[in-house]
Parts: sequence; C-alpha cells; structure tokens
Amino acid sequence: MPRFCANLSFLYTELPFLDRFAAAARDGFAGVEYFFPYGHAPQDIAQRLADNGLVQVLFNAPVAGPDSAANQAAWDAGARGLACVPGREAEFQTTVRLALEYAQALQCTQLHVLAGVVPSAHAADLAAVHATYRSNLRWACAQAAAHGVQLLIEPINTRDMPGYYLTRQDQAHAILAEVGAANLHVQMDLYHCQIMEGDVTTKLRSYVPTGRVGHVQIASVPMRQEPDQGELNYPFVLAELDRLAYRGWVGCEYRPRLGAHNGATQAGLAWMQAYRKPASTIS
Ligand SMILES: O=C(O)C(=O)[C@H](O)CO
Ligand SMILES: [Mg+2]
Repeated sequence: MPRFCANLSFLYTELPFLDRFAAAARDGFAGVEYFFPYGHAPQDIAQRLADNGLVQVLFNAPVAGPDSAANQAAWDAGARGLACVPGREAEFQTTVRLALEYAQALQCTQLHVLAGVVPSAHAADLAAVHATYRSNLRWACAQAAAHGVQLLIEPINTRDMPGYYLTRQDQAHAILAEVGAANLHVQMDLYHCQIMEGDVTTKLRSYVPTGRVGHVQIASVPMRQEPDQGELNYPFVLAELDRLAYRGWVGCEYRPRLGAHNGATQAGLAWMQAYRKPASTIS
C-alpha cells in the first residue's frame, strides 16, 4: 500500500502556506513535503506538524544563500541549485547548513539537494561541473550524516528545467556510487523519469531493489496533474512499487487540474481511494 505525502508547493496553494498542513491532514495525508520552509520560523512549522499529526517527509535545501527572500527571488529567476556549480562552494555550504538546522527542528530525515543548471561558462567543461557536484555532495553527506539526515538527488526533465545537470536515473545512481556515502539516495520522480527516459517499470525494477531509491514522486504525464490520466498507468506502477516492497513515501507533486481555488485539491483526490485497495486487486 503506497504511503502518500502531500507536496504543499503544488497542493492546497489557494491557502497560506501554514494553513496547508491542516488541509492535507484533513484529506488523509500522513506526511508532507514542499520546496522551501525558509520563509517561516522552524518552530511555527513544527507546531503545524504536531497540531496535525504529520510527518515532515522532505524539503529542498535553498538554491541560493541563507536569506529566504533572496532564495525565493533566485528560484523565481530560474536558479535551480548550486551543487554542481564551480566557484560557489562556500555558498552551497551555507545553504546546506541552514537546511540541516530546519531538518533538525522539523524532525525531518530527508533533504533534497538540487544539482543546479550547468553555468554557460562551464558548458564546455563538464568534467569540472561533475567534479564539483561530487565533492559538494561528499561534503554535504558528511554534514547530513552527523544530523541523521539522508540526502536526496533527483533527476529532473530538461523541458521544465532547461540545462539542469542531473537528468537520468542511471546518472544519479552512478553519482551515488562515486560519492560513496551511505546516506545519499535518489528521489525518483516518475513524471520526470517518463519524460526523459520512459520504461518506468523497468527502471523501478532495476533501482528499487538496490535500496537506493529514497523517495518517489508522482504526477500525470504530460500535464503534471492528478495521477489518474495521461500516458502513465499509475494503478499498475503503484502496484509494482508494492510488489518491489518499496517502503518509502510517494510524494503527490502535481497541480490539481481544477486549479488553485478553494476545494480544488480535495475535489481532485478521488484517485487516491483506488490505491487504498489491496495491490492484488489492481491490474
Ligand atoms: O521539481 C521537482 O520535481 C522537485 O521535486 C523538486 O523539489 C524541484 O525543486
Ligand atoms: Mg519532483
């Protein structure tokens, strides 16, 4: 039976951020994830988690510096992380330190570290980009291990994030092997995987049994809406995750097709009932 968590950067966006926790709990989610908590004091978020009996499943390290407004402005301007960017290692380290402080306060054991877009100055020198990514991840994994946190890296499709460095599952698992840290795992977003590679079931069969898929996310393809339409057959895919004994969370990272008005997320959640049936009844 999949354990679904609500991505609060995509769901319930008609509500102020701190009110999305209660909405997710009301609709039956046991956990939440989102992009960035940094606009709020960690204790305010911890309170919402506690009030609603929710697990903080994961969030992202900032994509720029330690300042929340600057981070949001950088994200809005297209910044997608620093881990692979040569010359910005010190800034990368400040983002990881801040994220780990939040992880501790939120009792969150997983942190997604975005790879970043390959800077145009380094487009012809991917070896330097790769070496920076590897050494930044090694450093970050050591810091995270001291906090009992698992780091995640996520292959992302280049239609949504042009120039993003990490785009394929095999690339991500090769990085894991190179970095050699036990607390580095892959965030396998099936929406991105289908767009970049397809053959999703075979990829699940290859990688879930390795124990290195730390988190899965879902959305329909190509619309990135509820997982009950589009080219991926989620009843089959989610039953396959059960067959493979995947024990992590499944993040619902989609935009409700009814938009962002009051009730749109809840109205779109009928799909979740189907997955509460025993896997053997889904074909
Ligand atoms: O965009 C995605 O798919 C994600 O999961 C990330 O958190 C991007 O920030
Ligand atoms: Mg994702």
